[in-house]
Amino acid sequence: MTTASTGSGQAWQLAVAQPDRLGESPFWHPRERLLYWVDIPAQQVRRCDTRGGAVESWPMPSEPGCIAPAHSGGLVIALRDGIYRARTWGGELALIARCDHDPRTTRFNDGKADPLGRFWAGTLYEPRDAPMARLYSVDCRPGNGQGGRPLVQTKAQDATTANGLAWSPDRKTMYWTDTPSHAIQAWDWDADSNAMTRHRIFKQFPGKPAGWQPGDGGYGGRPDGAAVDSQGNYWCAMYEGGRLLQLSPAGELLQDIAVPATCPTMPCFGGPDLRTLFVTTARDKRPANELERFPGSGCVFSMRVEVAGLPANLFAD
Ligand SMILES: O=C1O[C@H](CS(=O)(=O)O)[C@@H](O)[C@H](O)[C@H]1O
Repeated sequence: MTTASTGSGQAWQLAVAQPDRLGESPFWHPRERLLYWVDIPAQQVRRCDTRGGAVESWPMPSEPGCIAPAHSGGLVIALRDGIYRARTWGGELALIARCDHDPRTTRFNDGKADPLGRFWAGTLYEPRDAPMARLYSVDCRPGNGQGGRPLVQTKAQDATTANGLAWSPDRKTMYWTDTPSHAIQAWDWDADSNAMTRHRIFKQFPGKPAGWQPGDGGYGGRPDGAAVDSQGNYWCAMYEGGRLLQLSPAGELLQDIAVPATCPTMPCFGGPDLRTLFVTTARDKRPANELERFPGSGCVFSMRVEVAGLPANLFAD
């Protein structure tokens, strides 16, 4: 591992030196002790033993927006046109469910399993000129009231770029973001009924200044992927802000950590003690002067943190 300087005294390590075009959806596999993530435009699911192992890449037939580990082994994977199940690494992809989006204009983006094993995936409306993205939950549990057939529900809508999905340790609060709104939303969540109530803005960030260009100062970025630690703090990647924020359950800023890439996309907690924080980043479409300044853009970075994270939830079917 190589230490990457942020100029802020934070000790990031280069956890995976091979850059992604757009890394997303990292999780630490609790049984396999491997880091998994996706490179969306490269249409790859990747995994790696971050103690120096080689990166394994699994080509997908379309863009994988997000993935989660499954209780009975393998993965659930949101591809462009639907949610798929793979029982083994590199194995057959079986369609579980389609949602109601148009895959010509819309792909999946951020998602993960909830604490009871439903898979949640949000979409990204690629023209980015109308609020056509949604958030879905897909329940394939044998006791789902549908005889185990997938129960697909639209849980939020009127968005452009679904992101930031996470649950509090007591399973009573759910977080979600529509990235361009610069707002992190929260709901009271009932795990058993899957009901979301008391919708509120958990944290609002200032928008992008008019005419802002990468390299200009004065912009802190917009909320992207997130993870929650065991004390209920919400860790949020700030896309185009080059930083990762730790917010208390009340929304107070606890830490503002510079990342050695302008576009961090999503953090996750891993390592055997869940005290290593990994973050995926983006390289695609970034200007040359930014890539000169942050040559590791697109790589996965890691740092040790004080408070352990929550383990990845497992998809149940
Ligand atoms: O494609 C993506 O881009 C967005 C950033 S934005 O839509 O340009 O604001 C990022 O948040 C998202 O996670 C990623 O998949």
